[in-house]
Amino acid sequence: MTAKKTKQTAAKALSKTKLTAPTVKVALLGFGTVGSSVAKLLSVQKFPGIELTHVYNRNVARKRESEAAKFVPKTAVWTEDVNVVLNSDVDVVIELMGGMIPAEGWLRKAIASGKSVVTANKQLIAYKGAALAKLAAVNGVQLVYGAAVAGGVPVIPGLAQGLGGDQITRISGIVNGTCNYILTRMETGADYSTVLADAQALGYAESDPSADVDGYDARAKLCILSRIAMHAELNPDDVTTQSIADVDAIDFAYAKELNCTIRQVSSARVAGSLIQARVAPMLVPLASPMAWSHGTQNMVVASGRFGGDVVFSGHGAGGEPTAVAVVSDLLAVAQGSHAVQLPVRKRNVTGEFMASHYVRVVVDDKPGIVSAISGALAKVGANIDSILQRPGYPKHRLPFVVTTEPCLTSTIHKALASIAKMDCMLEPPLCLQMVDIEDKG
Ligand SMILES: NC(=O)C1=CN([C@@H]2O[C@H](COP(=O)(O)OP(=O)(O)OC[C@H]3O[C@@H](n4cnc5c(N)ncnc54)[C@H](OP(=O)(O)O)[C@@H]3O)[C@@H](O)[C@H]2O)C=CC1
Ligand SMILES: N[C@@H](CC=O)C(=O)O
Repeated sequence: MTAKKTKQTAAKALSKTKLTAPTVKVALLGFGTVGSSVAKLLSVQKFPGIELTHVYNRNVARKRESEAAKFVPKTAVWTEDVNVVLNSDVDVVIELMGGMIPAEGWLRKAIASGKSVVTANKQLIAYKGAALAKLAAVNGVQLVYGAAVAGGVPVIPGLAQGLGGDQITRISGIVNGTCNYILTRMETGADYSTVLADAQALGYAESDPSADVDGYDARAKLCILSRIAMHAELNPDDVTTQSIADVDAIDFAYAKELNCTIRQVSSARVAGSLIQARVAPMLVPLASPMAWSHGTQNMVVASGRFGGDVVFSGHGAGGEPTAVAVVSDLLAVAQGSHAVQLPVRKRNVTGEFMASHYVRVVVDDKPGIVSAISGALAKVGANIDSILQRPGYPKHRLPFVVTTEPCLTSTIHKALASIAKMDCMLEPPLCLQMVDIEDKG
């Protein structure tokens, strides 16, 4: 499309919003944790010129009878036929169902029929955001997704509008509220499965919580942030992830001895023509702001070449915090404001980091184990920094820890492969990257 045509299309979209649609009609696709909270915020705050006209959900009768239904205007249409929404005169479709299918197809139809889209769907935006944004531009409508990263923390508009003038070289931090909730409760002795169940009941977790604990949710968010902040389009499947499910209570005890705690850290940084990116539970120093993020709090540090570090922090999950981001996007669309867009290019990803590592093994104790482990590390050129062994564990199931001086991820993995094969090992060794306080991951 020519620049002139783009300008005309944008002007048309703006005039449509401002002149021919004094009331912006809004449809919700999905009336779950976030969808019902959006209805609540719209009902409680009564923003002028915004009208919720449609609510779509499968088996909609259940939703209509729910407590949250009282926030939906009496005049609104409840439907379980999405075409009622897609063929209606709504101006903005808010998608809060999640998942790739059928969301992608329905949003394409909505955009093609001239409706702007607000979504919190990180998987969809991580994988298809660039294509959907192109489609929205061609159709002269908007696609906004401020709630897709860090829930109620305005990191997406902050990076796009607030830091668009800098050259961001690194993004790192905590972007999954469920994992942070689980890890910070484990820190004070709670059990993994109990806290995961609590996170689900409180509406923080994804419908399949393995998306949270195995790192796929954070990976999608990291890719979205990389696109906006570093103008780097990454394939989410290329970003390595490590589950938090293997972190045990004993790891918090050992981490504490090292003046650290454990957080799921997401990190992406420019490394020449590549982007170094990874999502994993890591040891973070107690003095790091990441260690101070508790519960569903998220924290993102953007490091700029000209402006230095900027920190975004707040609640990254939960119905109401997320609904704040959705409603803020809706208001921006309704008022015709446009996000800063800069050219993006595809970048390859590497999972190689130079870092110290924490390796926890559980062994059936016998003489020579420490020497065998140090031998495996020495063979790949990894230097031991410390060995920790807490008293009081049975010798037939003894957990102990070795930490290394900085080495490459691939180097430590080579050593782990041979350590895992030792016949004294009762379970696969757990290896966690250690965040340097100076380095922020
Ligand atoms: N919860 C949170 O803290 C945050 C969530 N998000 C994102 O917001 C979106 C919504 O999340 P959340 O509200 O928590 O999820 P919920 O599961 O609570 O709500 C999703 C709603 O959409 C409905 N739905 C899902 N798929 C379909 C479908 N194919 N057809 C019809 N209805 C469907 C569900 O119906 P049913 O009840 O039958 O399952 C449910 O009512 C997701 O993309 C999520 O990743 C983003 C930031 C934070
Ligand atoms: N499941 C997600 C919800 C918000 O994106 C999380 O826990 O962060």
